[in-house]
Amino acid sequence: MTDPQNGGPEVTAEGGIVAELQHMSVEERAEHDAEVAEVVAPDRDIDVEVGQTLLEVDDVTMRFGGLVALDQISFDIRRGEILGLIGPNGAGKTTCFNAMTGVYRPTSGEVRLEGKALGKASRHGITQLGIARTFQNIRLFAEMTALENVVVGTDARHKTSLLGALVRSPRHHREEKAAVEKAMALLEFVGIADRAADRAKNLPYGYQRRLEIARALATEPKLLCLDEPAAGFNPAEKEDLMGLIRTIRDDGYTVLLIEHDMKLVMGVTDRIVVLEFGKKIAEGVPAEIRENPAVIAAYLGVPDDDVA
Ligand SMILES: Nc1ncnc2c1ncn2[C@@H]1O[C@H](COP(=O)(O)OP(=O)(O)OP(=O)(O)O)[C@@H](O)[C@H]1O
Repeated sequence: MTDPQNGGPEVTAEGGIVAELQHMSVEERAEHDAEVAEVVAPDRDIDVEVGQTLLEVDDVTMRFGGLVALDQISFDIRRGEILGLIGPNGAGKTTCFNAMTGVYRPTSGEVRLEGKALGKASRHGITQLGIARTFQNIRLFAEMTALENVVVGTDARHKTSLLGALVRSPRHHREEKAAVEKAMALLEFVGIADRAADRAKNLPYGYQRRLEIARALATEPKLLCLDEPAAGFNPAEKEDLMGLIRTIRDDGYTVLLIEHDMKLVMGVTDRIVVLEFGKKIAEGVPAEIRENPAVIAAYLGVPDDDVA
């Protein structure tokens, strides 16, 4: 099944591409996945040195009036890893995320991406620099289709001027076409291409979560930040999502994952930073964190569902 327009697989909301994938051999599927990755992020430099420091949180303090939500927090995120940021409710995880993504400016301290301080960059500016995020509470354009939601995400990488867009210059036209192709490839990558034409509000909850991830990936981020992406999922859905997050990492992205389901975090992350009452109480590989007495104490009294 081939789309005569672009020579690629036919992309239909009726699941044409899904049916086609089911009939591919392992080799064909690998080749196809490589092509999808190329469409998804043609400009992404995947020859980065895995393990280099990508982002530094350096002595960050965040106060809200008298409350110290983050108290002199420092940690690094390395290229190509999945870093888990965990801690009991109210530990400061979301505040840390917000300080890294331009929602809050730290009261003191600094966040640096590739050595450059984020400083006063706006949220949009931070997306342009290469940090994308999803939210604990899903924030999609409810009336737009899944495909449109992802096309919007690609805007961060468009080069056409406003005037070019208004007069619909050839460059704008080309970018628009490329954006739709890329968005479709991303929907496929996260496993929801069969519902591309459905409005976001009509998608099942699990699809909405994946759609948020596709939209974040559309900005071609150097760092993808996921805020409790498995919230509200049953165990099987959580397992599926962790598989997707691993695939994203294997595809060359760096991922920061906030999650308070310990089991989930242990199974998917390369390293973990643990917060409690705004302080960093531990940092290490999952096996170390699991045995860490301060972490065990911090999680005492947390419902079994979150710890088991
Ligand atoms: N905008 C704000 N104004 C005042 N206090 C805030 C604000 N945002 C967060 N806080 C407080 O900062 C502390 C850390 O909250 P935060 O949401 O970062 O924790 P969390 O680890 O993400 O928790 P959860 O797992 O429940 O989402 C809490 O005491 C919270 O009430």
